[in-house]
Amino acid sequence: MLLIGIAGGTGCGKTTVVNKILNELPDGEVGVISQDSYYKDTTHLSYDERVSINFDHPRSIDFDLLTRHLKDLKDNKVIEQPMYSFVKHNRTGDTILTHPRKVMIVEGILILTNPELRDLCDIKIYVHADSDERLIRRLKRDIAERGRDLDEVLTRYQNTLKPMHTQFIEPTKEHADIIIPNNKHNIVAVDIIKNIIAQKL
Ligand SMILES: Nc1ncnc2c1ncn2[C@@H]1O[C@H](COP(=O)(O)OP(=O)(O)O)[C@@H](O)[C@H]1O
Ligand SMILES: Nc1ccn([C@@H]2O[C@H](COP(=O)(O)O)[C@@H](O)[C@H]2O)c(=O)n1
Repeated sequence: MLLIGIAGGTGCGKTTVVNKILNELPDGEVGVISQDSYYKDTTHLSYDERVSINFDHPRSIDFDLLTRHLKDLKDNKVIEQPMYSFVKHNRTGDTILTHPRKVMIVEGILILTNPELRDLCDIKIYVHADSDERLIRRLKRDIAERGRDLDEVLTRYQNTLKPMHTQFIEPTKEHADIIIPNNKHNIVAVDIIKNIIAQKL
């Protein structure tokens, strides 16, 4: 199995890049694991306590479960990937049966912060977009798709997202094999990754 890790700050376009890669490859050949599915289970907390979690700090992620699942997939085992709700700020309780594929992509803001996870990745990619561009995209997306309003996004941006990005996420660029500039849609970079995957398939 070829494991590709795709990191980069919120709104840089990780999910969009992954979808573009998937769209043009044969159905079912490439699997995706989202770091968001591995936010720690917070069922024991009240809704108000969950809202105040710092979701941009590495400790918010259940890296033990994530790395265990990636190792299982590498060992050709099926896993039950948790499902996550950005509206409830918690796992939904449902899981998606995820089968091992010749190529698996794991994507998320913090995946290159974890040394064990980095070592599991055969190719490490960092998607870069400027912070103003990312904030604009995040505002539009979170209001349209994640049940947020202007005040929620800006408050989270100032209080946790921006400082965590500077402290934990941006520095992981140095671990990347490939950095994709993504202020604009980068068709050439997506084509290069698609070709690497097509060779493996
Ligand atoms: N290169 C790009 N140019 C303009 N908008 C983009 C670009 N890449 C992604 N977007 C948009 O920005 C928003 C966030 O992108 P997304 O792929 O969800 O980012 P991430 O997964 O890194 O948080 C989405 O609404 C997406 O359509
Ligand atoms: N309940 C949550 C959990 C996470 N977030 C934010 O999601 C961002 C990571 O996801 P991307 O798709 O944008 O990479 C991260 O910046 C968290 O702040 C959230 O708002 N609510």
